[in-house]
Amino acid sequence: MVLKIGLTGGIGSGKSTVAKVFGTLGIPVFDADSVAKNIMNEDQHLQQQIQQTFGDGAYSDGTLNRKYLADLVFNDPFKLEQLNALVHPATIQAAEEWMKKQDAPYAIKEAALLFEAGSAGHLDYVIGVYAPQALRIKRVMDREQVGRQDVLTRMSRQIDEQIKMRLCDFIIINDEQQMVIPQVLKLHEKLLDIAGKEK
Ligand SMILES: CC(C)(COP(=O)(O)OP(=O)(O)OC[C@H]1O[C@@H](n2cnc3c(N)ncnc32)[C@H](O)[C@@H]1O)[C@@H](O)C(=O)NCCC(=O)NCCS
Ligand SMILES: Nc1ncnc2c1ncn2[C@@H]1O[C@H](COP(=O)(O)OP(=O)(O)OP(=O)(O)O)[C@@H](O)[C@H]1O
Repeated sequence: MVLKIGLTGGIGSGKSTVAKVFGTLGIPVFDADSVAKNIMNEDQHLQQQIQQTFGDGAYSDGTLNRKYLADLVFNDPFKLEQLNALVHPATIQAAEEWMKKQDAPYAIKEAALLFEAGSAGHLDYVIGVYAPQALRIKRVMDREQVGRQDVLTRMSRQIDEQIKMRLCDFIIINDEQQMVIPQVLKLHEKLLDIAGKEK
């Protein structure tokens, strides 16, 4: 069976950027944020549940209204829990099924909320991507044209970054001081080695 690796980090840490580097090395990557959105757009039953819980405005013309939903859930912890309870089980199951189909020494599940959603237990090792908070805020503000307060609110719904990193087996520092590609290459060699020994 494929060695299952998690890749996590708080908002703006650079998970997707790091995941792309692993992708260029031929490692399959499951992008949980995107899959969660696909499921929310395509699963009719889930769509109904989301509309019943958050109102018809959650979808426009059958497509998830991300801004509407983000404004609701990130400003109300109870609503966020309701959304997580609807979306996370299906996303975790999709990742499990995807992992079973992978034919590579190891495969990566990239997800912001591995620990928060309780899915880290399904994985063999977890890589954390670390960047200082000020840089993470700046990156997200530049990428999405959102305000600082919106980023801080979203951050406050995730576990503290220092604690998250302590829960990880490996850390990649993405602080724009240390080079990322050599760190990924080194870890790639290590994971190939572990995968070889576990066969
Ligand atoms: C509310 C939604 C529609 C907003 O969409 P939007 O395009 O603005 O954000 P996107 O999904 O790309 O997430 C960007 C970042 O926000 C943070 N974030 C997203 N969902 C959550 C959450 N449930 N709790 C805490 N932080 C979150 C993560 O750092 C994530 O990487 C969307 O985030 C969502 O459906 N979230 C619930 C499902 C979920 O938990 N997805 C993420 C991992 S499976
Ligand atoms: N080392 C880097 N140098 C310059 N820009 C970077 C670096 N790493 C990430 N970025 C930029 O910062 C932004 C956030 O990175 P990325 O989307 O990879 O983070 P993420 O952790 O996946 O974020 P989110 O949790 O919000 O989805 C992107 O615009 C990306 O291009």
